[in-house]
Amino acid sequence: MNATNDIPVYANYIGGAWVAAAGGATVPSVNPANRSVVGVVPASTRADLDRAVEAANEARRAWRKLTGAQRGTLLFKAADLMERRLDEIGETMTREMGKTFAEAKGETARGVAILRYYAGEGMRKTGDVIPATDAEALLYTTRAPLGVVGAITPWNFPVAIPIWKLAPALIYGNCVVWKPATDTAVTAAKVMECFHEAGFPAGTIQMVVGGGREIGQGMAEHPGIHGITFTGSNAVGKQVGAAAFARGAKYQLEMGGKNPIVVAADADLDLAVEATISGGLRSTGQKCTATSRVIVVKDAYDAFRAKLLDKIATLKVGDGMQPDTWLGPCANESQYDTVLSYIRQGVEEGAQLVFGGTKPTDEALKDGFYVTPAVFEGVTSRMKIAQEEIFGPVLALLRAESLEEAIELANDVDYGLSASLYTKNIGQALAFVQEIDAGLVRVNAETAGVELQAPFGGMKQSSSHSREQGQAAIEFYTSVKTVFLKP
Ligand SMILES: NC(=O)C1=CN([C@@H]2O[C@H](COP(=O)(O)OP(=O)(O)OC[C@H]3O[C@@H](n4cnc5c(N)ncnc54)[C@H](OP(=O)(O)O)[C@@H]3O)[C@@H](O)[C@H]2O)C=CC1
Ligand SMILES: O=C(O)CCC(=O)C(=O)O
Repeated sequence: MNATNDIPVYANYIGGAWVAAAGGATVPSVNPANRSVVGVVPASTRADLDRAVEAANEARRAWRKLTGAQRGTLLFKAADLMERRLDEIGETMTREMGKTFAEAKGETARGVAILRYYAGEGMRKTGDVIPATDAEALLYTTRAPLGVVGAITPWNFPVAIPIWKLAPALIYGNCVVWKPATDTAVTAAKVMECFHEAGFPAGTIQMVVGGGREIGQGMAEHPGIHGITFTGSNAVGKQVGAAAFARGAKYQLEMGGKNPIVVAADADLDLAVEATISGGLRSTGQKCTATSRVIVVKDAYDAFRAKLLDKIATLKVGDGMQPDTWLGPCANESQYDTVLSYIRQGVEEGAQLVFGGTKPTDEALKDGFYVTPAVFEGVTSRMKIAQEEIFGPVLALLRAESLEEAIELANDVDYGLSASLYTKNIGQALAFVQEIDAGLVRVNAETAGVELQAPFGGMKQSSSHSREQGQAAIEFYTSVKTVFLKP
């Protein structure tokens, strides 16, 4: 990192060294709370990507030859380094994408835990012994790394998502080329510094910062990259998947959600309100697992609505670095415009905006991408605000005649990432688990909140049907070899 006029300048990380983009171009990373510049980051080109892919391919044979335990030692070191820099990395995240400092520190701590989890995976079994038809033969499975993995990551979880891709890729013997979201490239550089200081061999992991079309698409098309893991929008994910498929590379896509919370007539309404607010509005609604549709069975509707509106009115919107802020700004201007445009569309479609959805009047917030949390009611399933991922602090209330109808409404979208039910009835809970189209089903818990040791991924259009995290990650980052061995 260098500094020009006190604004820090960051570089790519290729072949174990920090290097500026070959063309020298840079872009500012902007604080969404006030539009100040947090740092200047590279605007790389395909020449930079080629260098990174070459470095990874040069390193990969030596890296795969290490034992899992040796690779794990380095991941443990990176975890310790990141833990020591928790506050600094958390603050950078808040300044780059707006989530509150408490949430940002929590996410960084989660990154540390993920690193330690996968460091331990280096000591666990990677195959099975299977009875062979020949009594003298040994029939078993083992796993081979893919080679070079390309990771394309978004800005909404700038530490946790990259780490839940990088850590399993590395522990199972792959080298990595990582393209972080440009919006959070300063946070990414700090994560990368932890890997650098941990002493990973040169070429094991590279970070190339640049635009999605240039570097992201370039990675999907690059013959030197053997597997691509992506988290982001559906439109881009499908392009990435198509490009990888066209050249026979493995790919994994985690994309959007339109996640419902269903409130049954017998639900504990205080808990359901808390879960709706936390699941829907934390991180300013910018989680793929965020609650976006609130489907309430009619007998509970009025009481739930009243409690929800009371509670939402207490949430303080502001700069995520202020200790009393509950809801930070949208992460960038384009996201802000998208959210405001969905709020306008909701009104035009005939839903009633019963709370928020406006720019705050506080003079101190005038330069930031702030919007007050919005609640719509009278929403029907065909409306855009009930179908499309908004990725902002917008809740759509739908009223259902029965739990059966609530589940039908919950399933009436193209997505299937996460879903939650509030009920005290075990029978209803089991029926929900069985009927709901979602990769992550939560009963009496909010829609967001992923456990790092469990598989995570969606059904329908939310993913490429693969799973990340936990032991499930091994399925993407390795290929199974079936071995028949006879003396
Ligand atoms: N599932 C999730 O967790 C996320 C969902 N989203 C959804 O996507 C919407 C738009 O957000 P946005 O940031 O634009 O999401 P994108 O899908 O555009 O960005 C995600 C990542 O993909 C990169 N990228 C962008 N274009 C391409 C491309 N053509 N080929 C390969 N990679 C590319 C981005 O790079 P760069 O940023 O440098 O352009 C970033 O690293 C949000 O409103 C939300 O609905 C967004 C983020 C996360
Ligand atoms: O809910 C979470 O903790 C993770 C959400 C997530 O993966 C995402 O928003 O991309």
